[in-house]
Amino acid sequence: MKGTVGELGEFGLIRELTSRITSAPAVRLGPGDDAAVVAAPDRRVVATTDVLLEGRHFRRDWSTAYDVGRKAAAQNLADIAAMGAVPTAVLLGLVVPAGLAATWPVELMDGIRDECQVAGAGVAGGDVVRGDTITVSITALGDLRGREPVTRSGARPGDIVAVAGWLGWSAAGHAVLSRGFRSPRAFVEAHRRPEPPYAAGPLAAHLGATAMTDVSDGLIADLGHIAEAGKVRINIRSAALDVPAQMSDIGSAVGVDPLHWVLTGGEDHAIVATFPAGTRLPARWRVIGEVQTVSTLPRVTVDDAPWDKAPGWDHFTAAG
Ligand SMILES: Nc1ncnc2c1ncn2[C@@H]1O[C@H](COP(=O)(O)OP(=O)(O)O)[C@@H](O)[C@H]1O
Ligand SMILES: Cc1ncc(C[n+]2csc(CCOP(=O)(O)OP(=O)(O)O)c2C)c(N)n1
Ligand SMILES: [Mg+2]
Ligand SMILES: [Mg+2]
Ligand SMILES: [Mg+2]
Repeated sequence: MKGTVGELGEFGLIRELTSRITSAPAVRLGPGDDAAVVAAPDRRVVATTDVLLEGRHFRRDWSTAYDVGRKAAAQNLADIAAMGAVPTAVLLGLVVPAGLAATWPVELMDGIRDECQVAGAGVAGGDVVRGDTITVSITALGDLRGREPVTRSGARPGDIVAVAGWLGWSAAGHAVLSRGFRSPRAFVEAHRRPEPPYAAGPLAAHLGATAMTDVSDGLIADLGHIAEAGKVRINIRSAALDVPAQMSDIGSAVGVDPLHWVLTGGEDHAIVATFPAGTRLPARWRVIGEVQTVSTLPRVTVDDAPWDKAPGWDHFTAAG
């Protein structure tokens, strides 16, 4: 496809975007009308939204438009899974400059469509607006299939803490890219295209998870929300965390303790949950700690000691 977004015009762009999407079971009426119609068999709708901004969430010299689409969808779909729900549909709000090559939003849409397909959802609609900074705003919907949502607030002292998915990979990839490198590829790819374990969310709900969240900001930060909401304390056992040898190699090369990436790196969208002690968990879940009663210690400890560095990403602090 030749030309810019400006040359296509608003409705030309919408036509190009919507021609790329494929059908999905829950999307009964998709793009083309004033609103979409999405099936909600449970009669309750799970809804979430996350905004991604060029320069803050992605860089065009680090990630292709397709990668950004996969990541923007994944970030939202993971939030649906982290409630114990099954993703059904997403809506895309897109801000782009007129001079942007038209291939960029079109490839972004291909990425969103493909990530949605992985999670079983479809694109139901969206909006396009001209603006100076590329902004990708996604709203995702999901269905609880008759189960209660797993909130952040149900953790009880004695529960175990377990994680499914990757931790620290995206942060290690980000460290590599920030220093101008493009390899090791596995970590750079993990940063460009996270792979949330979507099915682990509803499965955890089925297995009786007491609290759950996805790790978007960092394990310590996100477990902090669970500890706060449940009025409990959480201890992470660092020996239980997986620090791959190649991650250690990157750490040595750039002078960072790789455990730091595993404990505080976000954007892998692993799913972390608490379960009653004795719950039998499938192999993809790794037990990494336990829930305790509040004491004078901080909400989240690592090996029973306070963590005095930043717990993860915060958009309004120096780390962010
Ligand atoms: N601008 C906002 N208006 C209303 N609710 C918000 C806003 N920003 C964040 N929230 C809510 O605060 C909670 C925490 O947000 P956030 O940290 O972004 O969650 P997540 O990491 O799962 O995306 C969510 O329930 C979210 O809906
Ligand atoms: C160019 C660039 N700089 C820094 C980062 C790192 N980063 C950006 S946002 C973020 C945390 C997750 O994003 P947020 O908007 O907080 O999503 P949410 O927690 O709401 O899901 C991280 C680790 C990045 N991905 N790209
Ligand atoms: Mg958010
Ligand atoms: Mg979340
Ligand atoms: Mg965040």
